[in-house]
Amino acid sequence: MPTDTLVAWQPPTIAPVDRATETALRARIDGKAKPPGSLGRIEDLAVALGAIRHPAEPRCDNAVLMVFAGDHGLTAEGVSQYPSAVTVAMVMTYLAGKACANAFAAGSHVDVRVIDAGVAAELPNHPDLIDAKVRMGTGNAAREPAMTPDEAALALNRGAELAIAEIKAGAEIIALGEMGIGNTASSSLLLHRLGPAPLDACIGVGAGQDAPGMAKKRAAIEMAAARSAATAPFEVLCEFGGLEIAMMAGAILGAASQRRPVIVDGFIATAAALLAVRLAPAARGYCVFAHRSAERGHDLALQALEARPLLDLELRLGEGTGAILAIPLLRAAARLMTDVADLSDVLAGKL
Ligand SMILES: O=C(O)c1ccc[n+]([C@@H]2O[C@H](COP(=O)([O-])O)[C@@H](O)[C@H]2O)c1
Ligand SMILES: Cc1cc2nc[nH]c2cc1C
Repeated sequence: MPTDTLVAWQPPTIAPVDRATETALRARIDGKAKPPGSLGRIEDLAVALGAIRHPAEPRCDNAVLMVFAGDHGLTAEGVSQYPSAVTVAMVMTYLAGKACANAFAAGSHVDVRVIDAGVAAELPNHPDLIDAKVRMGTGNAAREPAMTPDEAALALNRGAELAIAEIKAGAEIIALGEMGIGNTASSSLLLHRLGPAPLDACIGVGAGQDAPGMAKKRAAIEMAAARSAATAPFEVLCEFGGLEIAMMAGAILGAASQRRPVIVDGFIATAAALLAVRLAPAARGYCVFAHRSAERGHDLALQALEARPLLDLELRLGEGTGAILAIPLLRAAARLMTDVADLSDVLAGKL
């Protein structure tokens, strides 16, 4: 890989979350009309959101789900139970408003954006589809790099630009989702190198691989790992992909640069968060982890990020479904800070 490109790509400037404000935020929450600590982890979430936005008040009413879609050359090795064609078919389903992500989003008043990061098909023009395609799917990482350094930089930058544009248009919180047949294999390789974590412990059934399929998936992932010894985060992305993962990592960096929280979904979104945090450690403070996925390896990814997820519902769908389910919790935490009276006023009969 040409080192000049490595030097050329830089993450956006991210201010570390101001931990010094946390004591004051905790005291403010302790003074609310409730016994101190009685809202448990919602109080921790309120402190985290308050610190992210300080001195502004935390607000999470305007939420946007960004679903990044991309294909993976690794599918040629049989890593997934499903063919790549399911990626484009699901993109069309999001655009028709008929996927699980749409249903959950509608229930929680969350806007959905669908982003073509690298689907291996020409997509029709559609008012709700953002064309950010870098290429028609990644290279087969078992045999060649998933993408060039220029493609990786483009995907990261486009993800950041898209998240920043959403924030400038009024989004107070960004939820991340993805769709990409084969992307759990790519995520396993990212986790293995960036966690780091033992390769076998990073591999799971994905969208539902059977036993013979798991043997193919393991062999392909081992082949990819043997092909490249990369451990530097940008190089690991180039070697193992994917485009939607790169764009999600970019979106995290972009939102963090605007001091806005990002809700991270399951295994693949967490691999993207790991990539973002290894590229720019200050991004970690802006990530809220929605749920513990049933996918093997997700716990290791969460541990690598010292993250405790909000929910544990045995989900393993992706497409941002877990992130959407966590949004009411973030909204409640933000409103605890902004809408709840002080106990001192209650006891003084001021209400
Ligand atoms: O979010 C998760 O934890 C998750 C776990 C397993 C599978 N998925 C979804 O399933 C697809 C990837 O599975 P696979 O087996 O094709 O690698 C991709 O579209 C993901 O959104 C998602
Ligand atoms: C049907 C289907 C829907 C999905 N949504 C996210 N990943 C998916 C994988 C499959 C296979």
